[in-house]
Amino acid sequence: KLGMAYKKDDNFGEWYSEVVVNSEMIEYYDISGCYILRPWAMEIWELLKEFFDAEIKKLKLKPYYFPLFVTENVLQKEKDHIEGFAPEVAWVTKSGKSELEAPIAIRPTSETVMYPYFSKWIRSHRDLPLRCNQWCNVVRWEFSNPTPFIRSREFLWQEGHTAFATKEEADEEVLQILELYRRIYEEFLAVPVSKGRKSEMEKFAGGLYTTSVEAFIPNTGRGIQGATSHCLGQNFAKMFDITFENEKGVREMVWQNSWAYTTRSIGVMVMTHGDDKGLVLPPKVAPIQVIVIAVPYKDADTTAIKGACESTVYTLNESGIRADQDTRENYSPGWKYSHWEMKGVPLRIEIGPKDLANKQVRIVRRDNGAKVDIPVTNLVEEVKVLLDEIQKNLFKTAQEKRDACVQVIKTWDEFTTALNNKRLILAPWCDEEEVEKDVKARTKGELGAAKTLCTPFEQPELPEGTLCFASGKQAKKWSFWGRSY
Ligand SMILES: O=C1CCCN[C@@H]1CCCn1cnc2cc(F)c(F)cc2c1=O
Ligand SMILES: [Mg+2]
Repeated sequence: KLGMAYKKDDNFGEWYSEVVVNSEMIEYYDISGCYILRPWAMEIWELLKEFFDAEIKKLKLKPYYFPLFVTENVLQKEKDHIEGFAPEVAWVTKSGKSELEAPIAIRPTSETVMYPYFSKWIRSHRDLPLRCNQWCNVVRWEFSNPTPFIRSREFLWQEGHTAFATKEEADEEVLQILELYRRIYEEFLAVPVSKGRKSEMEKFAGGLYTTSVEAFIPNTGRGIQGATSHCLGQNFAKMFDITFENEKGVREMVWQNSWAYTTRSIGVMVMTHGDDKGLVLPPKVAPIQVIVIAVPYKDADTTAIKGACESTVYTLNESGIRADQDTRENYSPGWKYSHWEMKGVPLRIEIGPKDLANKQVRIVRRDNGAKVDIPVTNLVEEVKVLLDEIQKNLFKTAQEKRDACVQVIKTWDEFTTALNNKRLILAPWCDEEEVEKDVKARTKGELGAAKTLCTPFEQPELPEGTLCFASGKQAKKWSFWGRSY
């Protein structure tokens, strides 16, 4: 399929669905909210996993795999963490024709699967810290509009679950992991995010506090949670009796964290960088960074051109660049240009008779369309420079666009105007949950209510006497507000 039927700025939802399909990342599936992840998506997931897994191994995380299934009574062990989520839980009730004695839940997250065993494995301070990570799928039978990568009933993630003897150790790890999530978004996906703390209302109810990296989609004016790192305090230790004998022989409860990022991160990247020609991939996560395309000319030496393409691909691969060539005889060069632009490949190399004669190649950038002729002798160096420039350019452009959407407001009228202008709102807030609830109630509508996205760690100056935009009380902090996914 060539060319896009929808334009990003005219019909974002349709544009997005078309991009993920035409770029061969996603195939729609006959169960609503479920999608097939094709190689072009899975290879990106694997590149992110390669980075993150190596980094958490440096933090001494150990790989585990826990069962997909959890019994009803264990899942419901922690009342207030589960009650709001009950409608999302998928249950197995039969095997073959016979009913199961008791329904079994499919994991929506693994606290209740893991923690009875943490209780068994942790006896002494010598068993701490316990650091467990698993890469798996989870199922949440959501009903709000399903969107590939962004909101699906099954998705892939990693979930880290750790236990420490002291709160200080837990607090430190929460931020170490959050920094890794920032790096995934900003250094690999070229997506700017804000690190911050969730409000009491938006945090994980079973935990002590929640931190997150928040992204923003200018086209829809919606914030989106990129990844989350919770300190659970001792809440789950109390519930699941996870205690240890400290050095003085005194029994204490452990301090726990849990943290995750998901395949949603790929969708955020698509939304951020895609354009009306299709996907635009940051080189760091491009499964193919350079695609080489022969431009045969009627009586030119096609064998020599093919040879030049082969050696170009070989030379680039030898230097650690992910290069490939499109040798399909049944497609024209022009068709191939559009196809690989649709797939978002950062660089295209064209080799025709003129290039051969001049011992050069023509390189075309996907991000800005720039064309440049490079001597074959400088090939690897020039390609590396270009890939690095594209990575930086994509991030800078996305950051400027996101920053242009930020609107600082002081009053309710300014807030509602900014909300209707699809802004990312930065507002002084009294940090009272009642007020947060009130804002939600006052902004309800078919586009969804406004909510707090996070209280950024980087706090602008809050002059004495600044009032909360919603309650008029003394403001305590600046928070990001907006509609969200
Ligand atoms: O967000 C994370 C990081 C990785 C481990 N889990 C935490 C908290 C998950 C919060 N959460 C999120 N969604 C849920 C959906 C459910 F159907 C359900 F039964 C439970 C939950 C639920 O606990
Ligand atoms: Mg949810």
